[in-house]
Amino acid sequence: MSGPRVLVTYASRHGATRELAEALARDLVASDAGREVGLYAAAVAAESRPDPSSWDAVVLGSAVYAGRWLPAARDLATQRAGALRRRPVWLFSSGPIGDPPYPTDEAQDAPAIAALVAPRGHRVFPGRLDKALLGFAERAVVTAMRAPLGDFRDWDAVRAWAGEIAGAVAVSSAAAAAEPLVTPDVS
Ligand SMILES: Cc1cc2nc3c(=O)[nH]c(=O)nc-3n(C[C@H](O)[C@H](O)[C@H](O)COP(=O)(O)O)c2cc1C
Repeated sequence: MSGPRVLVTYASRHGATRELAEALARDLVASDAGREVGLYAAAVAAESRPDPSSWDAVVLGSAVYAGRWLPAARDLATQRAGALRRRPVWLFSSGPIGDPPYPTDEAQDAPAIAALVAPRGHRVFPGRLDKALLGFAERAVVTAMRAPLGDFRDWDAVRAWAGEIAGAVAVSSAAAAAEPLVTPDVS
């Protein structure tokens, strides 16, 4: 029998969040719980509008710009809220930069997205700010704000979180032997 399937879907402007999502997918599969249950995971851009209904669990994340999630991740949460609510969902934001990470506020739209999809958790991961990747306007903002440049992503924290999620998905999938993991879609 095949193991649970976990979709890691993300919105990224300059690649840092895409790489976090790819690491999450790899770490979910490689985790102890993931290997035990034969978990399958894939990182898919939210822009390509993946269908959450084809997956047992979903991790949805976005880079944060000017205090908000990117439209592709917001739209996926809004348009597929019903399907997301019926399966285990986790959210992550990739934003704060510097050491200690700044800003400390979570994305303005995170509470509304959480209210829509009822996630089991929301993690904020430090991101990356590489001036060479930014457009002209972004570079001006970053310079004006004297934002710290660099790659602040914490791969150990990503791996640890993937292990937690894989453990929870494994528990849900064991329970699904008696009861479906996903609440049936109603037409
Ligand atoms: C113009 C600009 C505005 C930003 N605004 C925020 C913000 O409001 N809050 C935040 O946490 N991070 C902010 N960031 C940091 C990015 O979210 C961070 O660098 C992220 O890792 C980028 O992800 P991406 O490469 O996937 O687009 C901003 C970055 C830029 C360049």
